[in-house]
Amino acid sequence: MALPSPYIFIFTGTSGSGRKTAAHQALRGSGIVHIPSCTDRPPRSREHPDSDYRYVSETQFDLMCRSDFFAETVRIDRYRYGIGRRYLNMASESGQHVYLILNREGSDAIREQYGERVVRIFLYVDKNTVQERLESKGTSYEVVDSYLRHYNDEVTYRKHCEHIIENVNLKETIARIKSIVDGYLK
Ligand SMILES: Nc1ncnc2c1ncn2[C@@H]1O[C@H](COP(=O)(O)OP(=O)(O)OP(=O)(O)O)[C@@H](O)[C@H]1O
Ligand SMILES: Nc1nc2c(ncn2[C@@H]2O[C@H](COP(=O)(O)O)[C@@H](O)[C@H]2O)c(=O)[nH]1
Repeated sequence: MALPSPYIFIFTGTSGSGRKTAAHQALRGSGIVHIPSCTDRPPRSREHPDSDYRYVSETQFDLMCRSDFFAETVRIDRYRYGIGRRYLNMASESGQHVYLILNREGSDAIREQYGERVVRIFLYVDKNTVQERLESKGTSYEVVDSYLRHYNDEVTYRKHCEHIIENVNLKETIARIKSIVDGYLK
């Protein structure tokens, strides 16, 4: 596959399907850079500031909205999330491929703004698997409940995405992601 370039790869899909794990492992060392989202939710245990998210206060998030900092924002339950327009534009100008991890509204918004340079890779697993995986790693009831409530809405987005992967076996998922991405970069 040839141009358009540079690409914006978006990992979307059902929450808890393994998007972060699979995307980071597949693209480590690839030269494709992760742009973390900003959020006004507090960090959860085992999250890494500046790697998973840029954590900001509610007031900071308000100010950033008012100064048109974001290319897109979304509110999910109690918290807001957004991607800084500046990072996307800097990457575009320097020819840098990037990847983002977004829900369906964010994926649509970025696709609308950046067109065919945006490649959406949809990861999912069935609802029971989401619950089992999260409970086995001690995720709070509040988070598991939120992911399961949003599941049906999120899973229907797959028909809009360029690629769909059921993340049953992590090694196979990583290999699929690498192969998809390589197809765009060669
Ligand atoms: N194929 C797999 N098999 C078993 N466990 C997996 C697999 N892929 C990811 N996991 C585990 O599932 C859990 C959720 O993964 P991860 O946090 O990457 O999901 P996510 O979709 O990014 O979630 P979020 O919606 O919280 O951003 C993690 O504990 C991860 O190690
Ligand atoms: N539209 C956007 N969605 C985002 C962004 N950053 C993360 N997300 C999605 O939010 C939910 C909840 O995430 P959690 O880490 O609090 O469980 C999940 O689907 C993320 O992919 C963003 O900047 N824009």
